[in-house]
Amino acid sequence: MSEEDDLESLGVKSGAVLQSGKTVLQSGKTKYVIIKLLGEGGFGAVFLVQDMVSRERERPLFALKVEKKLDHRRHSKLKMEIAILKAVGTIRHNEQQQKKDKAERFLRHFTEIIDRAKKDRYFFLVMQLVGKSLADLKYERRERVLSLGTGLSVSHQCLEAVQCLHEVGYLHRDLKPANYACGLKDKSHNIYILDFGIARMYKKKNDLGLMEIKTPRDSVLFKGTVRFASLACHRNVEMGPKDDCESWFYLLIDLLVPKGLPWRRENDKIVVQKIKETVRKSPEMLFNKIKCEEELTKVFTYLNNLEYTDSVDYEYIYQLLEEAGKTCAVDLSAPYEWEIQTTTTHAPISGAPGQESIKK
Ligand SMILES: Nc1ncnc2c1ncn2[C@@H]1O[C@H](COP(=O)(O)OP(=O)(O)OP(=O)(O)O)[C@@H](O)[C@H]1O
Repeated sequence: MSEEDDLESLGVKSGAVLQSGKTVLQSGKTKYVIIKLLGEGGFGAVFLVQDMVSRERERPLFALKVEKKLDHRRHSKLKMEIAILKAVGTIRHNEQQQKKDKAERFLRHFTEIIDRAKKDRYFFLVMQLVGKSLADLKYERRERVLSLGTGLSVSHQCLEAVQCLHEVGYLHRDLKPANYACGLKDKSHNIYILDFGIARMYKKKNDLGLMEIKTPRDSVLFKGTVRFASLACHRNVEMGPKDDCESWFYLLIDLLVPKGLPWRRENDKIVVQKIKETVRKSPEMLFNKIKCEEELTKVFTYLNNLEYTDSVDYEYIYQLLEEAGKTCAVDLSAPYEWEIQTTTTHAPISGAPGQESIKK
């Protein structure tokens, strides 16, 4: 039975009306009517919903993520999602006056929490609706890759989102094109990071009240998606910020290089690990003669030399992406391919062949 069938038995299905707990943006309780399913994953489903109580002429559309309560589930994925979006939201509001740039970065890459509620048998989170995922946008293209200009600029935004997440003390641990999406309407140039279901807090406050990186565990289970997982993840070693960046780098190759990642046809974790190890010694295998190979090799080499506790020099990587843009003679500030084409009115059901996450 799929997660959707399961939720259907709880009354969470198209046409159903769900009542909120307390609203964040407005006072009073709100009702949401479910319009359709947007996607489902390992632990729940995401629906397109409409606010039924709003007095606005055009009642706003949102995304509603539901998770069923299960006694044997140790960690609620939705709780983690809410914790992260709340942490990010705090920075967004606190920094607004003092550091506008920083606040804007957080605004640009994270969906806003609209509402949340706990019911007897499920929880839900209502959030800002975004558009197509990068996996879908890439899949729609003839060559199954983004243009160099769009791809490099989008990758820059994807890394900025990860940087924000690291700044609030969390690792994502499942970065892939399906977990990023473009915004809607006037936000179509923004790239949003989604799905914090297997995120982990990697920093905590010490006795002096200062944030410090947690002591690594001796061994960890594989979590994430085989195609995009870092080598440390394959080796069951504790992951740090550099591992999210390694996954981000595989995402960049997946978005940009026509033949894709060398291990794209493999599903076996061990086989994929072996190819990833080979690629570390021969990075040229990744690039398929792309023009900005030199700049991308520098990024890859830099990331491969980082350790668990190292901070990532994001500015260095952004600078190399800029140089890559110059080498490829593309304008990284130009509108994206989908901004030039017709505008999406709401998010589609995911169509690109996915890579399943391992979340248990
Ligand atoms: N805010 C949003 N607006 C529009 N679509 C969204 C939003 N959040 C998630 N989606 C879509 O819903 C689908 C499932 O989302 P998500 O990956 O967050 O859930 P999940 O249950 O954890 O999935 P998985 O287990 O596959 O990673 C995806 O297709 C995603 O693009």
